[in-house]
Amino acid sequence: MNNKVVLETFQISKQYGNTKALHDVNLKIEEGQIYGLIGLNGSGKSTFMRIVCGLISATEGHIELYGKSGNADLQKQRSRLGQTIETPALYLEMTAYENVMVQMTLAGISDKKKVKEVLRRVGLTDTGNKKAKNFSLGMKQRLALAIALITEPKFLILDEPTNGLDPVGIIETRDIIKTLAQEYGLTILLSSHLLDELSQIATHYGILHQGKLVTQLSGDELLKATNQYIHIICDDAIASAEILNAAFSVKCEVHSNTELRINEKLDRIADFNKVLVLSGQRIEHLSCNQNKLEDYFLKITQSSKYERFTKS
Ligand SMILES: Nc1ncnc2c1ncn2[C@@H]1O[C@H](COP(=O)(O)OP(=O)(O)OP(=O)(O)O)[C@@H](O)[C@H]1O
Repeated sequence: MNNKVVLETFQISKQYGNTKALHDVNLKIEEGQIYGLIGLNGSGKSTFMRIVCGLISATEGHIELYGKSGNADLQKQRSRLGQTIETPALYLEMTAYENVMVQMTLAGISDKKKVKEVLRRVGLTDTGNKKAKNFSLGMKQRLALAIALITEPKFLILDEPTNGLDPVGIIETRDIIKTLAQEYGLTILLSSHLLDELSQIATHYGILHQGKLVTQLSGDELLKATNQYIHIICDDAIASAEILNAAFSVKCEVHSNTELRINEKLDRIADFNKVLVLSGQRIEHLSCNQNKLEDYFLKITQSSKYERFTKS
């Protein structure tokens, strides 16, 4: 299936004085993807996102948004884009509702229903009279996201959306991002310096290292490259494989009478467990071998041969 290309960049480079922040970045994002841009601090993630949003310009190269390039067309396409890189400052003495209302009025939109709708999408419906100054960091970030959703963007750009959040905030933010992609059909580009963190939400990945896009890969390719799998030991591996295949359409590798592995849908591990138990299987062991992500990231970024992945 050929999905629509939302963003494609061609040999994007950015020079800040003596610092070359980006080198010839060729990156492609298709409709419906949650594209995780991963890189260490200073690898160029924010610079790349700012160029896409039109907040700064590239020194060399060009970008296409929804197949359009050239300044005038790009600016038009950017109306489909929402971002939390440069959001308006929150009014700390106001509630979530009032903050969204003010920004909506400034954007020339008058629709009370929509205020409630964007707050619902980011899980801020129940904050009542609480002022923004009393919000947690996660709530403030979600409020900024609600404001970004006012114009009903089709493509969202989020710079390190889970950075600095506590574990509950991280899970809430992840769920909101997944829902925006899955239920509302948004394409999302987000960044992180932790591959493990990104792997909880992203469907596709781009690894940026010292301003170069070292590699791009899909979630399945990442699973293969890092040899991640769910490991199950149970009474009857063949019966369990059949149960899981029927319930989730997953392919299981049966390794012995009692042992099987699953190389896909790792985020469904709890559901696999539930269905097997409800089907009468006795599970002796169930684990997810997921600890190789950061090793993979280090291997890729530290390899002196990483240039082979880039187009010169
Ligand atoms: N306005 C600027 N002027 C000069 N150098 C800059 C500017 N913005 C970024 N840089 C430099 O460009 C490089 C890439 O920075 P960038 O902020 O894009 O990386 P990043 O991956 O987003 O890092 P972080 O996660 O720390 O934000 C760094 O060396 C940074 O110091």
